[in-house]
Amino acid sequence: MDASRVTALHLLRVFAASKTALTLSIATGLIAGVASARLLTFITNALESGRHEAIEIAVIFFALCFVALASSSVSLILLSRIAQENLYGLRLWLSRCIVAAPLRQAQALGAHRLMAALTKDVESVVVAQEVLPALFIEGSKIIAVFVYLWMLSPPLLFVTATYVIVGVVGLQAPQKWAMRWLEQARKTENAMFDHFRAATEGGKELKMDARRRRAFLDDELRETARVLKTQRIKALVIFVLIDRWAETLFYLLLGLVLFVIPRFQAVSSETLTGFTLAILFLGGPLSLVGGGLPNIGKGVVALRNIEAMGLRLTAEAEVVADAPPAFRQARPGVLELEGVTHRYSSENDDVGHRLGPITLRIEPGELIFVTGGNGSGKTTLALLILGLFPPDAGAVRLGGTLVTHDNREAYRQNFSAVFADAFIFDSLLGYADAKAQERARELLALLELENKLRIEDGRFSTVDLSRGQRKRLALLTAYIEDRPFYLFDEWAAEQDPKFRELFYHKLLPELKALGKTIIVITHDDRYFHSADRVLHMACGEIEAFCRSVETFRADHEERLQHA
Ligand SMILES: Nc1ncnc2c1ncn2[C@@H]1O[C@H](COP(=O)(O)OP(=O)(O)OP(=O)(O)O)[C@@H](O)[C@H]1O
Repeated sequence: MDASRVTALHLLRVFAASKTALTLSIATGLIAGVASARLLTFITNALESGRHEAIEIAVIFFALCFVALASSSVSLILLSRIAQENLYGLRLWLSRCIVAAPLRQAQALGAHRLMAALTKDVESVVVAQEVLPALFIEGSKIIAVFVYLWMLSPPLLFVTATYVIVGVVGLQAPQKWAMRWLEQARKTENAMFDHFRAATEGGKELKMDARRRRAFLDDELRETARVLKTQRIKALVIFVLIDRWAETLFYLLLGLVLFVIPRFQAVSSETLTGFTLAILFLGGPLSLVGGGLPNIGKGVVALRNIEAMGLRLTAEAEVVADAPPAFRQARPGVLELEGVTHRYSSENDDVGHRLGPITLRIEPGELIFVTGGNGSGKTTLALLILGLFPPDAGAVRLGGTLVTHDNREAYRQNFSAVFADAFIFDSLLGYADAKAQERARELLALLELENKLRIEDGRFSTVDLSRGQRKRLALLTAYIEDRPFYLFDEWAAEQDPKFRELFYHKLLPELKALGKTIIVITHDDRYFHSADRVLHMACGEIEAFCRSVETFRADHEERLQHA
């Protein structure tokens, strides 16, 4: 579905859910507007009639003040609540879009853009929504004043209304111009977030080399910050000019009513006083509306960006329903890849990298090692096997069932994976039941992590660990999932010899004994003898076996004898 429709539907749902609050807020907002305008007529009448000393006039005046205050407060509070409800939904919706989006799309968008949308854009929408309720009240004041003007003199109102409409329409073009600069600035902000990411993640490298740091700060970051500054200044200058011009138009209107119109049409002095006071009264609401425009502008740009991002993310969003029973396998089935291909294409890379076509059959309970040079496509193959990348062509089958767009999420639930760049959550997330915690504690001991951290209420006491220890913790979480398939991407690369030995000679055989199918991406040729099969990848394809596992076993025997 179109993302803007998704967002619009979401907003409608929010408003529908808070229908009563919204109706009440509109009603109280209108009461506030009318009460304020009534105060104005009251002041005018009291001054004109000279009855301002009468006690009942004072009582009515203060009563009106109270009504205006109470009703505008109720209206503002209700609208603020609806706005916050709306934002709550927007944040959740965007986060869900990001998590549900195909990995390839999320990667193509880049972490910096996603972070910019989640923080910067959502924040801009917050500010705009905070301004909106006030604009609503001021808007109702303006309408009420126009009604009052109509009661005073319809021809004068006609002139005033025409003047205001022409003024507002005339300001549309510069407003669009300002919005274009805001949109440009928003795009530059993505680049700024990328620099912030480099500054935080590349902190060590930048500290180590003054020349690189200077180039980064002076050429890259400063230039982007300068462009951003210029674009925002341009937008804000246009908004200031619009605001000032609107105020000038407003004084010109006063001049028109006071000095020009009476020359052409007879107007009583009471009507002129009433009009003058009403137009002066309009100054407050109009300047508030004008002052709120930049924030509303930024909010609109942010919302458009969120919608566009949602559109890209949800275009191929996967079905994230629970796994259908056919795919909830206790034991692994045969896994088949048939002519599977994948091509990376990125904004900066016209050529892209092509993997496959790959045809591969993995039997239940097999222990397969995948090896090959850097960039040969091992991780890409793993992502295709795990269902994180859909194949561009060819088919993946599990137990004879074809993996499709609709069941890919369910298919993935058969795999436990530890990635080369494993992310460590600070809790057992979803596996915090007593049995899982007990198993986790046993594994902490086996992986020699029990002195480093504890598990309390499903949370790890710390995740500030060395890289090797973090990988062990990732292994622990994968074990707890207890799925029929296991995939390890260069798990042992950061382990000391003792843990490599433990991994290849104890953990993997134990998993195999449990009937699991295991795929291990590895460069550890010392341990190739323990696999059932070794696949060698080169240039995105599985090469014909250069050596059989038997030859690796013979090598191993020989090494043992020499030792
Ligand atoms: N996100 C990406 N966007 C574009 N191209 C990519 C991306 N990730 C990888 N590639 C390209 O795909 C090729 C295969 O990458 P892959 O990560 O699968 O290799 P690998 O065999 O796992 O390498 P290594 O042993 O270094 O981990 C690389 O040459 C790289 O150019």
